[in-house]
Amino acid sequence: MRGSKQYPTALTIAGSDSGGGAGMQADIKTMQHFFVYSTNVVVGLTAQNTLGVQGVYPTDPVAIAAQFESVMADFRIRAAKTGALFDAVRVLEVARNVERFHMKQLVVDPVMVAKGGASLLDDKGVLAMKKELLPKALLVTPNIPEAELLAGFAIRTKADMEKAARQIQKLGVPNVLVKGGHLEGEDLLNYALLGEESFFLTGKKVDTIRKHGTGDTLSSAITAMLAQGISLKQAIVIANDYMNRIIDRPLLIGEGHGPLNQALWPNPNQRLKRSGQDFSCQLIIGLENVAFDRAKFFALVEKACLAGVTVVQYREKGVERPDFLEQLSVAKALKEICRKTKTLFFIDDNVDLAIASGADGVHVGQDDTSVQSIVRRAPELFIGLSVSTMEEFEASREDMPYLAYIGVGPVFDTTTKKDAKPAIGLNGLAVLKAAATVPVIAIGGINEKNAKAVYQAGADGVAAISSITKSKNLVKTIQQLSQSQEE
Ligand SMILES: Cc1ncc(COP(=O)(O)OP(=O)(O)O)c(N)n1
Ligand SMILES: Cc1ncsc1CCOP(=O)(O)O
Ligand SMILES: [Mg+2]
Repeated sequence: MRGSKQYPTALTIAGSDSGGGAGMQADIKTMQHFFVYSTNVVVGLTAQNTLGVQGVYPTDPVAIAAQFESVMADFRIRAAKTGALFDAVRVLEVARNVERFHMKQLVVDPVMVAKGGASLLDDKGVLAMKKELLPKALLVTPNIPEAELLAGFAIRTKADMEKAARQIQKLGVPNVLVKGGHLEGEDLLNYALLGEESFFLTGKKVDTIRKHGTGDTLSSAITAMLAQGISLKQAIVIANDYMNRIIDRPLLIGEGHGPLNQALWPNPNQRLKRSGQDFSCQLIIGLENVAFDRAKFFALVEKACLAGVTVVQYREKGVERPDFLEQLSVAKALKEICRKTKTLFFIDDNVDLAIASGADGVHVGQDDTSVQSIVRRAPELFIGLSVSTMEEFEASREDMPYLAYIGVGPVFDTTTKKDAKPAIGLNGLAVLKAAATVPVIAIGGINEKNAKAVYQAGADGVAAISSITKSKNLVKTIQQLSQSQEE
């Protein structure tokens, strides 16, 4: 019982696809993939395969209500989503239960037509959805034909998508994600209208019919992340990125509209790449460290990579730090530089950003996201953990097998980190090195002059902000910070 209350749990209210590619089956696979437990209210059965829908069998409303009752009596549902609801009777029954159980985080995927053309919501069902269900939802995720029906006009352009989203918002749903996959053109654009804020997201257009269950997968990924406590905006950005990664690598199953492979990313096998990685010379940097001068920022990072830093860690602190989307675009650009120069790329603190940007790893402090929850959510990420004292080391002992390294410090006084703990000195570093079973990366006030002593105290590597960002001779500084200089 306790476990069910703690593990993030969501509910999918949808139709079953006997072919396993779309509907509730896609929802369950996606949620599982995002480490969210999925409960289910089956609103109807479809006899279906990749070639089409051979039969539709809506569930008795009494059975729908009974399933809600059972689920809500036992589980703490943090977010829910709807899929195929078939007709007005089922839409109204679902809306009644959503109201009854005060479901606030509801994502409505207004499924109307299956990939092969079969109707999954009749006309009265559309009306009932507009009137009774959408006003109770947090987000609705129509594709173009669905958005046209909800908004009441044809959509041909980006401007039409924006207009349609605003029109749909007037139905009482505060957030709208219009999926642009059905529009003509080389690029696929999705449009998010979140309250007053809006933005386009780029999708990947693929020329294949093997993408059955795309809408279910996207809306389930968003729902799963809401259940994890992630904000709606971040959930949408990450889910969009997830779709772009899996959309062109479907499972080769069936003769027709084949299914996606929801389990494709993240790929746990990447963990195997861990052995032999070099975490030893780390540049930690954010825009604030270069007075928000972007040109300088990217030039410095590239030069540092070419000069021999082995890890770049993107770290934004302070009140002026950019919002998530801007950090994401900076992170993606940094990742490109790192790929080009064969440098590892880490993100400080923000696991969502690390996942969305495709970083190699994330560095967390003692009070940040726990190591275990990162392992559950993003098993492909390398993890670095800050350790300042033996007490912190003892408290983190069980996490050690999951870590790429520990960041130990501050070794010396530093003014760069406002909330830094007291300096532990070279002795403190040596004590922690003696206990450590993973590489020790020293941090805090490390520069060209003291690096040698830091290595002599046992450090396997160093991480630095100011001595690199303020260096007058970057190549020389990095040479002096690198252990190879000692050998
Ligand atoms: C390599 C490395 N070591 C330590 C830190 C500090 O991380 P944290 O304790 O989470 O403090 P903030 O960086 O969030 O201020 C680090 N980032 N990298
Ligand atoms: C992020 C961090 N964590 C411990 S000390 C520190 C700041 C390191 O900056 P600098 O290298 O300029 O002392
Ligand atoms: Mg931190």
